[in-house]
Amino acid sequence: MAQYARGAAAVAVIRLHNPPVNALSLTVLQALEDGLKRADADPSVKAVMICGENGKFSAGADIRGFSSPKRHGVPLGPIISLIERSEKPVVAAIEGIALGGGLEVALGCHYRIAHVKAHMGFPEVTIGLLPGAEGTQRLPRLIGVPAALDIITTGRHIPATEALKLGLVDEVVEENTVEAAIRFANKVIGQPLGPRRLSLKPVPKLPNMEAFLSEALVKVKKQAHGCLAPELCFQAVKAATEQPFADGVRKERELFNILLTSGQAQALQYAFFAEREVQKWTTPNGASWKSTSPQPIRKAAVIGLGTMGRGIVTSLVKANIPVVALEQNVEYLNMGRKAVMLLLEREAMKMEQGAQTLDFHNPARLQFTVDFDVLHDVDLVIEAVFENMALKKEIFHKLSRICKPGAFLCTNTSALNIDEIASATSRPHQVIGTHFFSPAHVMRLLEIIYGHHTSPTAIATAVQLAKALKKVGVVVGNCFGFVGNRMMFPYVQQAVFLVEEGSRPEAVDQVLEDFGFKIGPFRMSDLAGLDVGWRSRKGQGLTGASLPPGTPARQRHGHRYSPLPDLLCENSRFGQKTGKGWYQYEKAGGRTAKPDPWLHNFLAQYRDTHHIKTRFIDQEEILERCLFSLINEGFDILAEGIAAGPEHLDVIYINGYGWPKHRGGPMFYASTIGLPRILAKLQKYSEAHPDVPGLQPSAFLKKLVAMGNPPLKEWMSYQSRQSNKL
Ligand SMILES: CCCCCCCC/C=C\C=C\CC(=O)SCCNC(=O)CCNC(=O)[C@H](O)C(C)(C)COP(=O)(O)OP(=O)(O)OC[C@H]1O[C@@H](n2cnc3c(N)ncnc32)[C@H](O)[C@@H]1OP(=O)(O)O
Repeated sequence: MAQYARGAAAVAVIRLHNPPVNALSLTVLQALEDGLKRADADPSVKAVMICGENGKFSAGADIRGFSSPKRHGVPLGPIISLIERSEKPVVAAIEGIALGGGLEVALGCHYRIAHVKAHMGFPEVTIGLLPGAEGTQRLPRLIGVPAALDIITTGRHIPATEALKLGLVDEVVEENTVEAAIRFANKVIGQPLGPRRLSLKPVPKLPNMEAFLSEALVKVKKQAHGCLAPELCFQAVKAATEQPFADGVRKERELFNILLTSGQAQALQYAFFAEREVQKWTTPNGASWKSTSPQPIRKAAVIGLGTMGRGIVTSLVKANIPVVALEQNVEYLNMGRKAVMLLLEREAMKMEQGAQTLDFHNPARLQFTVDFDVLHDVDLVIEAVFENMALKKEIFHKLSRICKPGAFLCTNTSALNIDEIASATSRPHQVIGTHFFSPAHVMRLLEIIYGHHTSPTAIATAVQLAKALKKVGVVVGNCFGFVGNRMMFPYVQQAVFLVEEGSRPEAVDQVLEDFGFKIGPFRMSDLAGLDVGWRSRKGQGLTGASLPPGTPARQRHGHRYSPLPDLLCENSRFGQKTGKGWYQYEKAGGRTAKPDPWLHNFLAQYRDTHHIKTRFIDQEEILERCLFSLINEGFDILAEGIAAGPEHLDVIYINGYGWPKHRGGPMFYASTIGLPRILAKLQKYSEAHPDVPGLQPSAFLKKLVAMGNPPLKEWMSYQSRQSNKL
């Protein structure tokens, strides 16, 4: 709803009220319209002020309404016109946030006053839409085409200070925004409103508008990775430069409707709510976010200053958490310190552009040491040494002796058993896995892994830490590879098998990049380093000296195995770092992947050696074998209770593995394809490759199909808990 009241003197106050973010539901919109009409009809009212309850203007349209069966189009535009046409000045008092439809309401007002800490933006593009209530037509008229295009096509939130510079708001105040807006409204009573009505203003001209727009379109398309909304946002703003306001609005509506009914908008809105859903963590034994409070983290430590440790330290400093960074010797410490300082300097520069500062030269905020005893007073330690169980256990044993009793001990691992690491300590309930993704100061995902003994408080504290680091923390159970990497194994395995059978790395990557992945599996392996997997396979006895003599080259434990990645490593092809891997690069450390004739020859010889008849593999088979095997593993993970729901898997894949967000995550994608089709395809491929367990349909998938392909929201009600795979 919206509350109507009288402010000081002749100003009517309309307060949007719909906790927690004053989303514009139909009820709110109706109340807003009623308030405007009431103010208009009351001769004693000379001006109107619109604000939001609880220090927030509005987060825009109620997103749930877009997927409601009773969707009623876009009723906001006419209300905004009503505001703008008012003969009494209307002032917006923007506190907290004015996003989407909320900002469109503010743009309909004749004046905008913002609190210095407020943020504004058009995030519609991030949920597959465009500002559909005339925002694409008003914003360019107010702040010009380049700034409007940037805000509308990226969805970024801009701070009030930037909004003031752009001319988006008229005044920024440090306190009492609502009172300041009422005072302002009193001052402007009687002033002409024509120049304040944005729909009547021309779009500011650019000397080279056409050239500017063509360049902007190229940039928008490049960043969209197959997502439709950015380009349609662009088209709507372009319409503002070419057509009168009313025609531009018609175009905006037409484009909005295309997006609204697109599968992409549904996927992106699902992803929005999935991200919020996973914050409400639960575990199979009944622990949950509702009944558990996190412990405060006043000081943290990071052990190991390799690539991961450096990123983690940077993240902690950015989150204003004092950090002790520890290395095993002075040489490594100095190297790590130099690298961390470089990262922090870069981050500080970025933050300065947004008028923020980063304090990292103060030893009370960031301390480097080789002395474990310095960790005696930290609240939480993140161990980030390389993936070696013996080394990790040794460190955890030491930590449990040195750290204060309440300290939480986190391990940054991508696959190792949390319970085994915890067994080296005297406090397994305070041990938890925190799987960061590289580069750790950039990637949003934090996989949080609870072990058998991990306490709910440790989970809540890790979730809180993720929030403080501005990451999405997803709580999952303990199994080899956890969720993300476990689903990745069959995907990468299929990619390699496809290359064995006749495809090429660049062909497989192309299909998956066309699907929307930021990077295909082979480019990804080259980036991560082929030696990482090689070391792990040697550790598992799948290759190297511990492989029993006489083991068939392409078989392990009775299942199909491809030695191709091992052979590349034996040829010192570790990927980008050595300048050669599945591709060739301009130099060691180079980034531009080029197909490599050496590799093509090598593959031909390999197939000859192993009597593999090269065959043509079409795009459909590449896509289905890679994606459906990944999804299939996802169903096993759900069946085992490793993740509380499909949303968890989707949030992990979108934020940690470059899955295209406009496809909603692998499990959402599966629901749009239809589970019966996925099952049928897996059955077909597993018949053709009976020695590949990853293609054998999951029992849980079969069950869901037998239950009539229920919607994703209902899947977990069919899950009966099985034991995990550790
Ligand atoms: C029937 C037809 C529909 C009605 C028609 C209306 C008219 C349409 C005309 C114009 C179209 C305009 C397009 C839009 O305005 S689309 C919406 C654009 N806005 C957004 O995308 C903002 C999304 N929200 C956020 O970015 C954040 O939530 C933020 C507001 C910044 C707050 O962040 P934070 O403090 O971290 O809190 P949470 O994200 O956890 O949010 C708290 C809870 O509020 C729910 N929420 C947030 N925004 C919306 C929203 N716009 N609609 C519905 N619900 C929203 C969020 O899910 C959290 O809920 P819960 O606690 O249950 O998890």
